[in-house]
Amino acid sequence: MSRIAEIAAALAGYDPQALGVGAVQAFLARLAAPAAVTENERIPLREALGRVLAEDIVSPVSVPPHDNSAMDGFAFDGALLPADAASDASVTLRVAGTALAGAAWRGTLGPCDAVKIMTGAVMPAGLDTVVPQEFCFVEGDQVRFPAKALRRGDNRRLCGEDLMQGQPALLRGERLSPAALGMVASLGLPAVPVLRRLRVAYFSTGDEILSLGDAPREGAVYDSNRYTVFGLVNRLGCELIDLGLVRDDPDTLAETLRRAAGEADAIITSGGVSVGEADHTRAVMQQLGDMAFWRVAMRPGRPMAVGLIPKPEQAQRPAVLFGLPGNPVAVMVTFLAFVRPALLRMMGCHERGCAPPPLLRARSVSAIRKKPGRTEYQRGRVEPVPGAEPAVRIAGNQGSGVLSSMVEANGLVVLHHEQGHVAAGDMVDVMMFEGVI
Ligand SMILES: Nc1nc2c(c(=O)[nH]1)N[C@H]1C(S)=C(S)[C@@H](COP(=O)(O)OP(=O)(O)OC[C@H]3O[C@@H](n4cnc5c(N)ncnc54)[C@H](O)[C@@H]3O)O[C@H]1N2
Ligand code: MOO
Repeated sequence: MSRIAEIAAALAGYDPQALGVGAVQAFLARLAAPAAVTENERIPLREALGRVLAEDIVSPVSVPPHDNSAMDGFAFDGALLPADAASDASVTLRVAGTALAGAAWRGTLGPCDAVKIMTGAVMPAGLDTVVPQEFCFVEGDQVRFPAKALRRGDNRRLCGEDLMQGQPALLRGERLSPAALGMVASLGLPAVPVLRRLRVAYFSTGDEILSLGDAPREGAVYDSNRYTVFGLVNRLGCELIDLGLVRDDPDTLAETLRRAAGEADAIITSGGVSVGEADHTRAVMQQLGDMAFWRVAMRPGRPMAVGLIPKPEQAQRPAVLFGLPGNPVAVMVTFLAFVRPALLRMMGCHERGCAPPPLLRARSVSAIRKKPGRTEYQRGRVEPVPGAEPAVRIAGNQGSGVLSSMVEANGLVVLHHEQGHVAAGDMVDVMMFEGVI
C-alpha cells in the first residue's frame, strides 16, 4: 500500500472530496515525518535566530551566579524585621559600607548593620533582604525605614533562580527566539548546535503568469505567489530553492518536479491543482509521486494536493509536496493552517512549537455571512479597545485573489465548520498572524 493510501486508511471518515480542516491537519501530521533533517552544525549564537536546537543545552553555570539585589537600596538581615507584619515600627541600622554591581562588599558586619547596595550587586554574606532607597531616611551613617511594607527576602534574587547549573536550559527541538538567544548568552555559550536548515523548493505554474521584468500582456498577471512564499518560507528560517515559473508543459513540469525532489526536503507549488482543462500539473504530480488531491471544506483554499515525490536516490526519504491553489490569499491561508505546522515538524521542532497560532477572542464590528459546513478564514484587523475585549473589523474585499485586504489585516477571523452567520457585536475567534507569516 502506498504511504498516502496508508494514512488515508488510518483516518476515520477520510473523504478527499470534503475534507475538514482538522482532518487535513491530522493527515499532514502523519505525512510530514518529524525531524526530516538530522544533519547538524555548530554555529555562532548571532546567526542562530530561528534555527532549531539539535541537542539539549545543559547549564554550565547557575544564573544568576550569586544571590544579588533587585533594587538600589540597603541590604540587611530580614530577621531584624518585627514579627508583626502590620507593625508601624521603623528599623534603624548602621550603614557599614557599599556593595556595587561587579564589586562585592567583603567587610565584617555588626548585628545591626546594613550595606548600601546597587541593583545586581552580590548580597553580602548574612544579609537576605533589601529595602529600596525610596523608603529610606539617611542621616550620617544611619539608615531608617518603615518595616511595614517589607518581608524577609524581599528584593533579593536567588542564585540559580533563572537557571540551575547542571539542569537542561533548553531542549532539542527548540526554535531559537530572541529570548532563547539571550538565555543561551546568559550561560556564557558563544555557539549552539543546530539542525541544518530545511530545504524548501518552490515554483509557480500557469501560462498566464508573468515574471517580474516581463512586459504586461493581456490576460496575464504577475507572479505574486513566488514572493509571498519567499517571505513565508524565510520567516520560518528555511532555505528557499526558487525554481521560478514553470509553463503548463508536461516535460518541463516533470523535469522541475524531479529537480525539486532531488534538491529539497519539501516542495511547494502554486496553481494547477483544481480541475482546469489546460492544467498538466495534476497529471505530472500523479505520474511522478504518491499523491492525494483534495477538495477541502474551507475557504479560501479549497483545492489542494499533497504527496511524496521520490528522490533520485531511492533510499532517501522522499520530498513532501504541497500543491497549493493558485489564488494568492489561498496560498497564504493554506500555508498558515497546513504547510507551516508541517514544515516546523520536518524542521525538527518539538510538538509545542508546531501548532498553528493560538486563537484570540474578539468582538466582531462587522456582520459576517457564513454557511455551515466549511471553515472560513476572513481577513480582519484587530484593534485594542480600552476597558473591553479587542474589536475585529473585516478588512476590505475578501476575494481569494485580493492581496490588499491581506496586507491590511493582522489576523484571520476563523469561522468554524459548524458556525453560521455572525451578527455585529458577536464574539469570534481570530488567528493573529502578525510576525508569524
Ligand atoms: N470548476 C471549478 N473551478 C474552480 C474550483 C473548483 O472547485 N471547481 N476551485 C476554485 C478555487 S477555490 C481555486 S483556489 C482555484 C484554484 O485553482 P488552481 O490551483 O488550479 O490555480 P489556477 O487556476 O492556476 O489559479 C487560480 C488563480 O490564481 C492566479 N494565480 C495563479 N498563480 C499565481 C501566481 N503565481 N501569482 C499570482 N496569481 C496567481 C491565477 O491567475 C488564477 O486567477 O480554482 C477555482 N476554480
Ligand atoms: O478556495 Mo480558492 O482557494 O478560494 O479561491
